[in-house]
Amino acid sequence: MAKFTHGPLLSPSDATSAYDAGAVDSGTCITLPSGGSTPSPATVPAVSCLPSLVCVGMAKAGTDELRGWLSLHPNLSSSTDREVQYFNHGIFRAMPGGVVGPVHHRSLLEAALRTSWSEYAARFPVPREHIGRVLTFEKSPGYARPQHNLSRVANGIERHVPFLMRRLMPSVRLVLLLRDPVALVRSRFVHCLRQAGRQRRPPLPSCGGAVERDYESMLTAGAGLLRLEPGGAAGGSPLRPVAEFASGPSSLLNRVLAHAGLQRHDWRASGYPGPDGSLTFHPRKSKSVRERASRRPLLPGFEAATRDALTPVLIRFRTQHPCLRPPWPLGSATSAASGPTDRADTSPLCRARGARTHAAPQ
Ligand SMILES: Nc1ncnc2c1ncn2[C@@H]1O[C@H](COP(=O)(O)OS(=O)(=O)O)[C@@H](OP(=O)(O)O)[C@H]1O
Repeated sequence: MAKFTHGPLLSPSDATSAYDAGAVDSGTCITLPSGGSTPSPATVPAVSCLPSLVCVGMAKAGTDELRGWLSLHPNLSSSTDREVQYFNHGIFRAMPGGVVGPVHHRSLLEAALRTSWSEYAARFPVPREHIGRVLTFEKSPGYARPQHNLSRVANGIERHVPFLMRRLMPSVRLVLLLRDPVALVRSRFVHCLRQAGRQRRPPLPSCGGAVERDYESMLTAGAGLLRLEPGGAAGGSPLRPVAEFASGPSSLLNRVLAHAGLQRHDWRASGYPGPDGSLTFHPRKSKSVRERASRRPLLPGFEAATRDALTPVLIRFRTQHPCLRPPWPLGSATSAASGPTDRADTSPLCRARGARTHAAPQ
């Protein structure tokens, strides 16, 4: 069932008591003063509603593309920011005096959540007449990424993201996009180099370091987050949806919709046809057409070496999630020996889960 935005509308003074009463969840709406912090009788309060769908990563797996596409859907309303980053950054700013160093006490974070959740909700404005007809969403790949920059962010805050999300929005539906690790590693490497060029930080050599650990930690954190979905802990929720944009946006997007409880959508009618007949959500912004056509292929030597380095990670992934169709090839040194891990598990349990995951929306 889709968790649409809904009333009754809370007023800002009700925010904390509603939180204490367990009356806050995905779709909960709150009125907030529009146009500044000093409400006047003439100010019509804007309504903001907590998200029902959150894409938690992986970074560089096409999360922006997903956001662009979903924004075209008539029943979906995106956050105002490209990435909200509340559970791993914003909430930290709400902590009294700030915290530097490891966050040992979850209670501090929960206290900040209790008093600042309406600031998070404020990132999802919804016109009053759309309440009940739309659900809000955001994407923040940082939710599934361990923080490396420890200077301004509470060290270890990412460990608490699943608890905080579940506490605020028990019904939230999560999406973890995955991408072939080799392509993803290159994308992150290029991104890191660009940042290094701009900020002289992180130091250039660190861009190439710890790629396997980096990839695996995003995977593990992402899988950990998905377990907090309703039924996730008991049912051992599989990762979903698992697909790459490169395989065509329509089926991926419809799986995301099904997961959010929405009906299948005719994306062709919403998107723009690209020059080669493929679809894009925006002729200039979408990467479905523009960048894919211009992206240079990976150098074979780089691809082989990176895939070999990441193969142990992939094997662990397949062992931990046997119901998933293994999406990527293993390194040449190990693929022959990998045997059954190369095939998706077709046991009744996995088939049942697959049916639930890929069921056509009503
Ligand atoms: N449709 C489609 N097909 C294939 N690849 C695609 C698609 N859309 C986005 N991308 C690629 O995804 C990379 C950007 O991912 P993100 O938007 O998640 O990046 S970010 O984490 O928000 O910075 C970035 O990868 P690189 O170009 O390799 O850097 C995009 O090109």
